[in-house]
This record gives sequence, C-alpha cells and structure tokens, in this order.
Amino acid sequence: MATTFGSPSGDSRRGVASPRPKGREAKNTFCRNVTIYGHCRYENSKCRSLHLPTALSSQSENAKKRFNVDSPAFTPLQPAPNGSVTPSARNAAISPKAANAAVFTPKSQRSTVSTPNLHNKEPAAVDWHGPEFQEFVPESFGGPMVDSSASTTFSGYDPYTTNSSISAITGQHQPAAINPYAQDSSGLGSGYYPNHNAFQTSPAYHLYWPVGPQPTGLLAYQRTAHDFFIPDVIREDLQKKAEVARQVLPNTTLPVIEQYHSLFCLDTTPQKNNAPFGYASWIYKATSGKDGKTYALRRLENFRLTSETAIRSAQPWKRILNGGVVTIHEAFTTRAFGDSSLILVTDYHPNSKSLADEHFKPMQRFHGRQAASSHVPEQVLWGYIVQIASALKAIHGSGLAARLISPSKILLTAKNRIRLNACAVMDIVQFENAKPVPEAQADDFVQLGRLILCIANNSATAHLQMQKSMDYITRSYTARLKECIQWLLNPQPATGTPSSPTTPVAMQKDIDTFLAGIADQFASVFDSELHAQDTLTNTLGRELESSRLVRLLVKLNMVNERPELDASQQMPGNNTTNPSSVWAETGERYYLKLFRDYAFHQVDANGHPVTDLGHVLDCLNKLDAGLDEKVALISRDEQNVLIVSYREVKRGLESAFQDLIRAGRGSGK
Ligand SMILES: Nc1ncnc2c1ncn2[C@@H]1O[C@H](COP(=O)(O)OP(=O)(O)OP(=O)(O)O)[C@@H](O)[C@H]1O
Repeated sequence: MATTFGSPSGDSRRGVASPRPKGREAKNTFCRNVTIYGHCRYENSKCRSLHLPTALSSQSENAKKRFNVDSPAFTPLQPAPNGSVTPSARNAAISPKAANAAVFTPKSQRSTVSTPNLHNKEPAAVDWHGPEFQEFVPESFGGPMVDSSASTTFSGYDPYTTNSSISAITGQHQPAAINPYAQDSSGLGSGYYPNHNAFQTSPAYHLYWPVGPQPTGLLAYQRTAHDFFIPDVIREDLQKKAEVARQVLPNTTLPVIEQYHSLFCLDTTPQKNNAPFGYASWIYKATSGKDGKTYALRRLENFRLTSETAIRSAQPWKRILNGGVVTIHEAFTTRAFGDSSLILVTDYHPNSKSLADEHFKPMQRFHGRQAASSHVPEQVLWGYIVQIASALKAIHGSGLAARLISPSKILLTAKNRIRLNACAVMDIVQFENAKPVPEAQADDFVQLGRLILCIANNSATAHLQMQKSMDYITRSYTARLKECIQWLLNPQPATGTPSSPTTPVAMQKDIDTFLAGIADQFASVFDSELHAQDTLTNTLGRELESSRLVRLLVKLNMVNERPELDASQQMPGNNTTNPSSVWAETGERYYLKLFRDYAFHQVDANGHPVTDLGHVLDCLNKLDAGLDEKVALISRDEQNVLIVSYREVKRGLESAFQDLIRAGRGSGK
C-alpha cells in the first residue's frame, strides 16, 4: 500500500482533476498512490470512504513522505494478449475491485500522444497508464466499475442551459442537450457562434440568454445558472451604455475645447437645423481632462454673445440637481470650431434618445426591441407628467422656467425615465428679449400639455389639430388624463372651483396647484419606483455574490503556478526551511493547482473540455465556505490522487496568498 505522494520529486507534469461527482471517489479510485491529505495532515484520522489506514502519523512525517524522491516508481501493468490487465498485489490491496477493472484498448495509431487526456473517464481500479500505453480508449462505459448515471451526467453536457446547470448543482441526471458554447464549429454550437474564430469587437449580449423555458418545480436549494447573474435585460442595457460611453472616433478632426477632448458627435442626422434655438446646434460626447468624466457638450454654431451677463444666466441652473433635469455644468463660448460657438456642458447619459425618437420615429427602434404598438399606455403618460412636474417644481422653485419642453429636447435615459435636456439654453440665447419668468413658467405648463397631447396621439403635430387630437384622447384615455391635459393647455389661470375633486383646476395656475391636483398619480408613480428600486437592490445583492467569487478567483490565480517563487526564493516571514517545497510543482500547494484543474479544466470521457458553469460555481462557493466535504483531486498524469476537504484547500489558499503578499513586500513592491 502506498500512502506517499508517489510522483517523483521535480515532476513537472500538470495536475489534472478528475471531475467525479462527489461521493463516488472511493468507488472509482483507480490510482495506486493515494494521500488522504486533509485527514492525515490536520486531523490524523482515518479515511472511511477509502478504508485506507492513514499511515502518516505526524505532520513532518507526512510532508517527508509526500515529497520523498525515493518514493517507489510506478510499474505499469502488462496487458495480457487478450487486452485484459492483471492487477498487482499492491493494486489489489487498494481496491478489491481492481481485478474487475474495465478493459481498455490502446489506440495504437495515437500512441505518440504523450499524456492521455482521459481525466473524466470513469476510472477502473487498475494502473493502466504506464509508459507502454500512452493513450487508451475505454471500450465501454457500461462496465462493472462504471457508474452509468455518472457517465450520463458528465457526458454531452450543455453546461449553460438551465437544465444542465441544475444537474451539476444537484447531481440529478439530466438528458444531454446542445451546448451553444461549444467551440466546435462542426457541432451544433456553431449556429450560435458562426464567426467564433473572428475577432469579436462587441460583447456577446446573448451570452447567458435563457435557452428554452425556465424549469418549474425546483426545490428550494436548486438554482439555475441565471439565478447567479443580473437579469439579462439590465446586463445588456448596462453593457450597451458602457460600450457607447467608451466610443471614440479615430482620426477625428473635432477640436479639443478647454479641458474637453475626444469629442464624439451624438447627433443622429448631419442636417443643420436652426430650430428650436435659432442656431444650428450639435451635441458631442467629450471627456474632461480635469476629472476624466464624460460630458455632453451642446454647441450652438455661430452664436454671438452680446452681453457677458447673458452667459451668466446659466449659473443658477448649475444648482438645479433634479432627477428630471439633465444637470448643467458650465457655459462658455469658443472659437475652436472656427466660428464663435456657444458651448453648454451637461451630464452625459449614454445610450439615451429623445422622446421624439421614441414616439415619433417608430421604425428607429433600438436593436433587439420589439416595435412598440402605436398606443402609448396611460401609465407611461402619467409617468412623464409626474417626472416633468417634479422637474418643474425644482425649476420654478428656483425662480427659473424650463422655457423649452419639446419631444426632441427631453431625454429618455432608461425605460420610461425622462429628463429635460435643453435647460439654460433659451435663457442665454433669448437673454435680451426673454419672456418674464412668470409668463415663461405659465408657458411651461402649456408646453407640457402639448407634449402629452402629441405623444398620446403619436404625432409631433397633434397640437395643430386640437379638436381631432382631443377626440382621440377622449376615446382612448380616461377623463382624468383629458382634464389634466386641458388644464395644462389652458393658457389663462382658471377661475371658479375645480370641475371635479381630482381635476387639477384651481384659482392659480402654478406648479404647487398642479402637483396637488395630480397627487394620486404621484403616489402611484412613486410606488412603482419603490418596487423598481427593490428589484434593483435585489439584483445588486446577486452581483455582490459575483464579486465575492471574483475575489476568490483572483486569489486562486495569483497563487497558482508561480515559478518565480520556486526553488531559489526564500520569502520574508516564511519559516519554511525549503521554500522550493512550498511553491514547486510537487510542493505543498500542489493541491491548489489541482483544485484549479478540478474546478475549471474538466474534460469529458473523450477528453473534450467540459464547460459546466454550475460545477465551477459549486466548487468556488464550497471553497469560499470552507466546507468539510472532501474532493478527490487527480494529477493530470492520473498517477496521484489527493483527497482534500474544501476547508484544507481554503486554508492552503489563504496561507499561500499571505506568503505571496509577504514576498511582494520583501521585493519592495
Ligand atoms: N446629455 C446627453 N447625453 C447623452 N446623449 C444625448 C444628450 N443630449 C442629447 N443626446 C443625444 O443626442 C441626440 C441629439 O440631441 P439633440 O438635442 O440635438 O436633439 P435632435 O434630435 O438632434 O433634435 P434637433 O432636431 O432639435 O436637433 C439625442 O437624440 C440623444 O440621443
């Protein structure tokens, strides 16, 4: 019986883990040299599952034996002429099932392959990987030593479909399915990656898109792969925003303006249009050299500043910090474009579009979205009214007026989330002949009424046919909405009492009266916002789990395979007399490497990579929790099995990481 780590010292072979389902290590153990690693080293108890006495009584003895260069060399079994192998006495001592080992037939035509890639084959308790037999293909997986359920679980995986993820996590058998992530262009997966060899310039938004219906009737502890990630819609939206925000134009001729560089034009059409400011206007995304943030720069071409005080009228707008207003940062003039331009710097909201684009250009939908039906739900309209009312409260409350509430100057920055986008511009360009503030504020209500009327009618010119448009409102929406629109469109302050208790008609036509009139709508919009916030908080919680696993991954990858820390380097603060034994291939941290293989580098019975997300998450979560559950780690040459608990791996990982930090400090980094 061999209890030592049988691999010769200095062996540079890569470790490979056998991805056997838990609980079946003992039954399927096929390697001669077994170290009951966790038990021997830390608990000094016996491994019940293998029925092997743990011969190593002390830690030092254990270490000595495991790394003993004099460990007995392997003697490959000699196949009988009929292809069967006769287990040696030593093998028999390890497992009585060895004699019944499944028969393996060498693939003679591939005998030049040096390392067989058969980690995931259901192992037989025979030593079948001697030098004479470079690679074997089992004739059958249904032999006496093979757990047939295991072979079905690990072959033909579709690791990213929900079913297989569940099977990996729960250990339940699931039928084989298509693996859309397989890199094999000849397989069915090629349909998902038609150009998988080509360089991919944009993220694959569909990476975790659910395939098929979601399974029902899951038990409380069962999870699908999608339970571990943020919803696809949010992920796709955020990825698009990040992608758009990073966009730059190579060889751009656009100038650098003050601290703003990397200008990128956001206008959807190159046509010059003097409406609504009286100047052709352009909008650019730009990066500030001062704070590295991205801003939107609105430029009014050929603007001539007649008075210094005109541009100062943008100052009070900087203090309007409202969720319904695109925040203004600064205003200045520049000649960088070759003319005299007015520049207004505002917040940049990536991947947003105007309400005009959303409601009046139905063919220009964002990629992947269904064409919206022409009828705009009343709840959406109330959402717009409430958000703009809230913005007007902040604006009017500061003694200002929005002055421009039009579909092309309202940004849709998320689903049903809008912001007034051209504030302060009119204050500057109409400085000399601007309407008095009260009049401009009253006009804000009229513009809001017109906006809602046009959107409800799905027409940018609906206000030009008032009667027809109001008739449509009467037919398609509630009387409440109609009354609200009428109140807004009425230019004169109404007199008398409200026509109904809910009608926002009052003596004075100001923002407070309006807010009071639509208070119930505020309550319902506020409630749906709270629900949305709760959902986002839950999503954030899920991402928290992801970041936990990322940190674990970072540690694992930092300590694994550090040849520069091998042999020669004595790490500061490390008492180890022989540092090479710690970091070397056969060192104490060898099992960390094998664990990495076990978690990430699984292969199936045919040596094909198994990309089972459920298994990876399972391993990482158990490692993070430091479970006592045992895992059989098998070297890539399949000559060594280490049975360790997740707790041992976690402890080893932590201590290796601390050593690494000490080594880093020692080198003055
Ligand atoms: N602050 C901003 N952040 C991000 N994108 C913006 C911002 N402002 C505008 N955009 C984008 O630029 C586009 C053009 O905006 P702009 O205000 O010039 O409207 P427009 O549709 O071109 O109207 P007009 O016909 O008046 O020129 C918007 O549709 C939007 O996609």
